[in-house]
Amino acid sequence: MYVVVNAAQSVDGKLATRRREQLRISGPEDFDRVDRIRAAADGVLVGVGTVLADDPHLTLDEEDRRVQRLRNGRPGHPARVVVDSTGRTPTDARILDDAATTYLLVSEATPPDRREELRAAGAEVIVAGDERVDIDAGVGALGDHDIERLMVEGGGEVIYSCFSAGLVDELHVYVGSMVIGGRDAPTLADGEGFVDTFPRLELDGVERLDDGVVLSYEVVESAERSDDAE
Ligand SMILES: NC(=O)C1=CN([C@@H]2O[C@H](COP(=O)(O)OP(=O)(O)OC[C@H]3O[C@@H](n4cnc5c(N)ncnc54)[C@H](O)[C@@H]3O)[C@@H](O)[C@H]2O)C=CC1
Ligand SMILES: Nc1nc(O)c(N)c(N[C@@H]2O[C@H](COP(=O)(O)O)[C@@H](O)[C@H]2O)n1
Repeated sequence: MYVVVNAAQSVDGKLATRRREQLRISGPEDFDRVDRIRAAADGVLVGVGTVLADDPHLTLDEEDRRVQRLRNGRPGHPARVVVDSTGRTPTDARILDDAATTYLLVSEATPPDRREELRAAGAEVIVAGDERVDIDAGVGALGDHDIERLMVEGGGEVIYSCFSAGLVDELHVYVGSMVIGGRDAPTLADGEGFVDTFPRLELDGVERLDDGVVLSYEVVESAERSDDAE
C-alpha cells in the first residue's frame, strides 16, 4: 500500500480550532491540488473525529477535466474509508451516501448489531483490532479491495497513528497564513507523540498557492519503535 498524507494547517501547526469546527485553511488553488491527490488515489481515509466534526463527503469535482484525467479511466470517485473503533459514524453521515463505496474500519468493540446498522446504511464494514482499530491491519485489508494507493486526509489522531505504524510514504502540508492557537486544538500529528525515535522526512518541494505554501515531503525513515508501542 502506498500512503499519501495531506492536510492543511495554520502557521502554528493547527488543523482546526479548539472547538474542532470545520475551518477553511486552504484557498481555491489548494483545494484544486487536494482534488488532484484524491483523484490519483484509490481510497481517501479519515478518522471518525473528522466525520463527527466536518461531515465530509470526500468526493471529486466531476466537472474538472484535470481531475478526471488523473482517474486513469477509473470511473467515479475513489473509495472512502473511516477509522472508527466503536462504530460512531452517524448512519445519516454524508460519507455513507451512494456516491462512492465507503469502508468503515471498526474494531471488535463495535457490537454486531451496530455493524449491521452501518451495513444497512451503506457501509462496507471491516473489523481490524480488538478495542481500537489496528490501523496497520485495517489499511492492509483495504488491499483486498483493490486499494493500492491511499490518501489520508486526517485528522491529527489518525495521521499520528499512520506515522506510528510506519505506513506513510509522502506528506503534503499546506500552511495557510493564519494563527489558530489553543493547546487543545488538533495538530498535524497528535496521539501520544514520539519521544525516542522520530519519522524522518526529506523535503521534496515547496510551492506557493493562494496566500500560503505547500510543503511536500518523502518519508525516508519510519519511527519503527514508537514510544507508545512499548
Ligand atoms: N485542516 C485539515 O486539513 C483537516 C482538519 N481536520 C480537523 O481535525 C479534527 C479531527 O481530528 P481528530 O480529533 O484528531 O480526529 P481523527 O479524524 O484523527 O479521528 C480520530 C478518532 O478515530 C478513532 N480511531 C480508531 N482507531 C484509531 C487509530 N488506530 N488511530 C487513531 N484514531 C483512531 C478514535 O475514535 C479517534 O478519536 C476536526 O476538527 C477536523 O475539522 C481533519 C482533517 C483535515
Ligand atoms: N486540504 C484541506 N484544507 C482545509 O482548509 C480543510 N479544512 C480540509 N479539510 C478536510 O477536507 C474534508 C472536507 O472534504 P469535503 O469538502 O466534504 O469533500 C474535511 O473533512 C477534512 O478532511 N482540507
